[in-house]
Amino acid sequence: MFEKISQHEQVVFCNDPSTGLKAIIAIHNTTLGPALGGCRMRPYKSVDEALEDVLRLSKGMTYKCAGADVDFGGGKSVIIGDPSTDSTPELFRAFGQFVDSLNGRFYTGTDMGTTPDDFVHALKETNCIVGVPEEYGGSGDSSVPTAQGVIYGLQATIQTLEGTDELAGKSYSIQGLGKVGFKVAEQLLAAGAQIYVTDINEKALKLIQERAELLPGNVEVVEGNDIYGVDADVFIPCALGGIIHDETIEKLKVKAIVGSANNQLLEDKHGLYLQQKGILYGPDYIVNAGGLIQVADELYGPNKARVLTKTRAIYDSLIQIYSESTKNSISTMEAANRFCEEKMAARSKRNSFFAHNRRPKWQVRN
Ligand SMILES: NC(=O)C1=CN([C@@H]2O[C@H](COP(=O)(O)OP(=O)(O)OC[C@H]3O[C@@H](n4cnc5c(N)ncnc54)[C@H](O)[C@@H]3O)[C@@H](O)[C@H]2O)C=CC1
Ligand SMILES: O=C(O)CCC(=O)C(=O)O
Repeated sequence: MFEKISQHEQVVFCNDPSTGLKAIIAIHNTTLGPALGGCRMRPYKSVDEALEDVLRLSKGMTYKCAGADVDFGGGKSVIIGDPSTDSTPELFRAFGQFVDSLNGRFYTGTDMGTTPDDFVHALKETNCIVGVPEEYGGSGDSSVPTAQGVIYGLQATIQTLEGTDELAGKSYSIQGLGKVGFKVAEQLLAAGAQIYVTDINEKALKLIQERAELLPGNVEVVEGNDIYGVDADVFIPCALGGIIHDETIEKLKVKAIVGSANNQLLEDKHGLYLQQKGILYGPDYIVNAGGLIQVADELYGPNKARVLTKTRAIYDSLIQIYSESTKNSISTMEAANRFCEEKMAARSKRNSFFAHNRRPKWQVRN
């Protein structure tokens, strides 16, 4: 076990038989501040699968926080369960108690399979919750800035490829029409783009077709894994991670990949394979930082305009990372890792006195 978690500071297994809660909280690195990261709920097939997911996701958060210039470290949590049948107020209150037991070392909110309302229940047990609805003092749904960040990422990518920020007149294949993917799809349709979409949720597919009837763009539904072979300009993964691997790279016909899904590359080497195939990859933890930027910004009280301005930095970061990748002949993922590690090294000097026992000065709740 210690070998598995060797890169992490702390991993907490949470068990509450009366509510059925089985959760894992992973704190990767708190050099820049207390750990921050959402909570994913999935019917994981095994505890090992859940552990592997939370370890990868929390490490990604350390890089995401450094890249987005927020004063938090990397953490994440997973709940083993089916969101459609196992999400109960009691389960989220029990989860909140475990979060509180970490005494400010870990802040959490929504991710795949959980909603802001779930965390209203957790909030009864701990102040270490972010992204609750505005009527509860939070900044609301973090998928709004995440989707906006994906749009900025698409513009930076098209700028790098073609010297224009124009999203119209291009085609996009989107995997996953959930909280983030649906909003990205709507914006692309509003820009008049051609989109190809897939989701395991029939309702989401029907809904986007209805939206397309009212917007200038066009939508075509694609079956499951056929999304990888679509002849579009950009592939936008907005569902699960680990989907870029030998087999899918073989099928891809796109010029670029830019999406919100965390940990899109199955292994680091796949970033290199994409580069060798001439596909420009927008590193996920740079592209999808909008939600993190919003929840971290709750420190100053909710303010949507400020969050959108900060989210715009994703555009500039990506342009810089693409340029460093070309200059140094390294993959964009390697360039993004260096970009974040340099920021972390510089800021860790400033934060070296951080005592880990003081909570940030949240103005939302105290
Ligand atoms: N919500 C946020 O603000 C952020 C989300 N992300 C990441 O973005 C991704 C999407 O997040 P959300 O939209 O919040 O999640 P969500 O749970 O609202 O949506 C995910 C969608 O993907 C679909 N899906 C699941 N498996 C699929 C498959 N095999 N093929 C096609 N569709 C499939 C689901 O039916 C659902 O519609 C996740 O990887 C998440 O970790 C990253 C940063 C922030
Ligand atoms: O949206 C959140 O609550 C925190 C950010 C996060 O977990 C993520 O960016 O994956």
